[in-house]
Amino acid sequence: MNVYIKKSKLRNHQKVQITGSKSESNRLLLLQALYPQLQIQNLSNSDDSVLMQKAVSTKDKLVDIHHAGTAMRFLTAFFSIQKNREVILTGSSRMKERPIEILVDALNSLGADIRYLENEGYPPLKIVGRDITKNKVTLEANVSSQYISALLLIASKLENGLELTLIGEITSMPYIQMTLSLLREIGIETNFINNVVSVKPCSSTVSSQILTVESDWSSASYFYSIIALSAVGTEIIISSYKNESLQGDSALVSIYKNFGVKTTFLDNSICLQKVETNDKNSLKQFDLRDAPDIAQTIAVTSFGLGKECQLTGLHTLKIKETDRLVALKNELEKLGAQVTITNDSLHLKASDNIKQEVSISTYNDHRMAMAFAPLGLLVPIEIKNAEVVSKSYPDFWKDLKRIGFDYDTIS
Ligand SMILES: O=C(O)C1=C[C@@H](OP(=O)(O)O)[C@@H](O)[C@H](O)C1
Ligand SMILES: C=C(OP(=O)(O)O)C(=O)O
Repeated sequence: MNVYIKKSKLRNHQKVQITGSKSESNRLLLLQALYPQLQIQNLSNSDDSVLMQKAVSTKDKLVDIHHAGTAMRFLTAFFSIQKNREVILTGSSRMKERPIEILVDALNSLGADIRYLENEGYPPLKIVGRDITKNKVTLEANVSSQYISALLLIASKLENGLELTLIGEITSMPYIQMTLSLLREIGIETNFINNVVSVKPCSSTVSSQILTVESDWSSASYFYSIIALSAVGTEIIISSYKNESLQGDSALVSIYKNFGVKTTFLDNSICLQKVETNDKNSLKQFDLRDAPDIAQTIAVTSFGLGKECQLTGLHTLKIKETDRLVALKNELEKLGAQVTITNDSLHLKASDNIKQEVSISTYNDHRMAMAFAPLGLLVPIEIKNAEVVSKSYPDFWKDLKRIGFDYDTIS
């Protein structure tokens, strides 16, 4: 399905309800599988969370998690401690290109039994569940924080807990903090001192409790972009958000001040309002090592506003749903932008012109579709394979229509 967005105008004062954070949901689903007395509210309706939920409850031998990277990494750890069970864990063709060696090496060195079925270092995996009694491992922390979160999530179920020594510069740190915060919230003891993270064993039970997932800040980014590209005075309310978030992507609040978006925290929602900015300096510079998932949104917002932008800390982007650096460069250039990329950065020159009626390829990447859609406020634009959004935000197109986007779907 392609979506052809006619030049649209936002209806003012609309409200949008976004479901729970995919990252928090996937962590809590794993913890709930380990501690069934936990109950979860405002779970994400994303494909990735639906797949995660099925995977932790299935008795099947073959588990296919499609494009869900977080689920792939978390489930590798989860199945490695399911005693007397053998699982083949696989995913989409892109998943078979997303590295997992650091996690597999760490688990195997602790005593797990995980083998590669195709290419060394990549899914699919054959996992034979076992008791793990060793509790110390060192691993590289500069490739993906998901490996670290995966280990931390099962750690309390290991006989002797776990002590991870992290080497190299830690990437996507807020996601590790999110994992530790959720563990602490359910009563598990954790420590993070210098580069050593540890979790105490808690094999029996945690108290029964209801955990409410905050809505997804990465999904909120597309509304930040929409407001940034709208006229002064335009506002939208999105729920359910709180000031003290576990999600690193809540950095949007400060980042988008630079684009004239003011955030006001209401009871359980946020009001985004476009305000006048007095910035003479067009260059926008952000280090996104802590918030890689909002890089595409920010690059497209800068382009839409005709601002020069320099994004750094993007070294993880090339191993996500697609090589997001290359995808961004290709598609922004189709629209007339001038973009330079390195292994970990993107530079966009300021430009006044946006080409009309361009067809944007999405590379099986939900965030490509959602990041480019807000440009429909400025020019007619087509988003190819628009159904990809369901990986994290199945209601995205429906919500856009509600707030005033005018589009046709072409199957
Ligand atoms: O732990 C998580 O929930 C995630 C961690 C990040 O991955 P990396 O640590 O690989 O950057 C992020 O990009 C991903 O969307 C979700
Ligand atoms: C990178 C992402 O997800 P994952 O790694 O879980 O596939 C994402 O949602 O942007």
